[in-house]
Amino acid sequence: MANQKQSEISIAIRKILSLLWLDKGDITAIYIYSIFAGLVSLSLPLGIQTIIGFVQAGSISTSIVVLIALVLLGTFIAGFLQVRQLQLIEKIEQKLFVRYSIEYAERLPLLDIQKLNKYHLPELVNRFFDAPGLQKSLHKLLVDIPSAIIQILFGVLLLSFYHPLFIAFGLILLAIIVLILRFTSNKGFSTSIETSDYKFKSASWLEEMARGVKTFKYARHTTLHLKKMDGLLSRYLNARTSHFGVLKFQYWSLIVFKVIITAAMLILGVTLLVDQQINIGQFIASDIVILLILGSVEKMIGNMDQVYESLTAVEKLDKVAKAALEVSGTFELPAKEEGISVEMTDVTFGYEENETVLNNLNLKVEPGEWLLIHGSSGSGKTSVLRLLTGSFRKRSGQILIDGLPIGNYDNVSLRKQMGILLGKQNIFEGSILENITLGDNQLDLALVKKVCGLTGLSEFIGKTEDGMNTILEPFGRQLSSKEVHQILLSRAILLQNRLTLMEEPFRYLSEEQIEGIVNYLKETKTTVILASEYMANAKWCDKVIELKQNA
Ligand SMILES: Nc1ncnc2c1ncn2[C@@H]1O[C@H](COP(=O)(O)OP(=O)(O)OP(=O)(O)O)[C@@H](O)[C@H]1O
Repeated sequence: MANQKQSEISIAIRKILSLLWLDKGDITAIYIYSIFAGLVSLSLPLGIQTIIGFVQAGSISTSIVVLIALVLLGTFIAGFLQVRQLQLIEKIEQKLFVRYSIEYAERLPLLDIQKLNKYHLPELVNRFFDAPGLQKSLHKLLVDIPSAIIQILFGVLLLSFYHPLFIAFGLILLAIIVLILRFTSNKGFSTSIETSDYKFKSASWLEEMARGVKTFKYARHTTLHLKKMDGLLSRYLNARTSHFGVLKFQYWSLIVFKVIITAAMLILGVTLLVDQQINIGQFIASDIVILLILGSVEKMIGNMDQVYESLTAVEKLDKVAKAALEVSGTFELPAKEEGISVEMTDVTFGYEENETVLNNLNLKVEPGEWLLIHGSSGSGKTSVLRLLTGSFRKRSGQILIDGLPIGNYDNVSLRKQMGILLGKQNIFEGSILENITLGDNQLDLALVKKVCGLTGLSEFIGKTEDGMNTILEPFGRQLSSKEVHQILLSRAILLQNRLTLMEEPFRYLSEEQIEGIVNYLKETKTTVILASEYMANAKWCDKVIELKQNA
């Protein structure tokens, strides 16, 4: 278990390092600035030591003025270097946000939905909100902690010049820091992950409530929403308290450590001073350096929560950024003005390991033919259509498209030749035109209008003020079910497709409208696979297959 936790944290560290590696140029510059800032900040104790030396020797002269000016210049340069660091960090933060945004946008449509079937994608995407958190802790991660480490190293190095005994101080200091981190980091990381898990679960429940707000509004006397929230909150608070326990232990170790080191240094410094092994100037300077070192150690330990947060954030962001993409073949399905043939042989498929939705299914459709898949709700009609989109690959049996296994085709080229209308597709926030054409500006507007006429959507468009440019709300909230269906149907039949997969396409339409659409599709010569509960649709089709529930 300890080893497993160890590997989890080392994997997370590797992930964050490879993320930072992308900005190695900027990060190197930050560290060069850190080294210079660390060196320059030492000008303060060294300058003071020399000034005291001058004062003690009674030689107040212009050289003191020069020295003071040098100390001030050192302080200014250290500040200047810090501003440069800030600029670079800002640049990296911006790039980080852009990188995750693009990665999420690019990957979402390519995700393997069969592997992610158990997840609710909109909820999974909440992990994106860890990107701003990661941005915020970048400063600590890239500047505060490394400069603290550099200051500790330089400080110990400088002290060793005063007396070799200070070298022992340096080594003890490093050993204690390493021990504190070694004994606490695994627990710190696992409790941080657990806290974050419950954070997302709580957010997810709130979203679920918001989605179904009417259910909770109309259900009188229910306290289920609060009970669920309460359960999640108590688990969140337990995880968070246990995480804080780790941080508290680190802070306590720091306090004890500070007391011991301060005592040891004062005793050592005073003894060396009394034995005249160091002078008063060196004594004061060494104390300033020790204070600087202690300050840096404090900064380092105090920022550990940010380290855990960043490691956790990268881990969570990767739930989408590194989620499995669907596998694709390489063969391009050629674009032709004719339908494609589809053949399924002994196809057995289920969403879960031990579940069978389709059992030894066989079907064959020739180019341009129309097939009706008829069956009651739950018999697996949608599942057949889903398999033909190439999205669900884990199944047994063979699916041939134009004589070649479906897995051999490049997914994009395959879907380019398909018109797809599945029941669970949605309207997205955007104009009616965007929802139909999916942003394809090359499309002939006259064709879009013709298709809207066929599906009956033009009637609705005619009533709107902005016509095709009317902005639709998420899920098409302001639309009736019929209007949503008409938009999705227009989207599915708009282009010249070689295969058209449609689930209950003629719902809400008049006989005349159905006839118009059937004739339009027949002209395009597309092969059509139509899934429906209604046998009446058989009259448009050449073949019918019957699906039985759990056949
Ligand atoms: N994403 C999924 N994950 C797990 N099980 C699923 C999923 N989608 C469908 N199922 C299950 O597969 C079976 C077949 O569902 P499918 O949607 O293919 O049937 P259908 O005939 O199209 O039903 P309907 O006409 O109501 O849409 C059902 O028992 C359903 O519970």
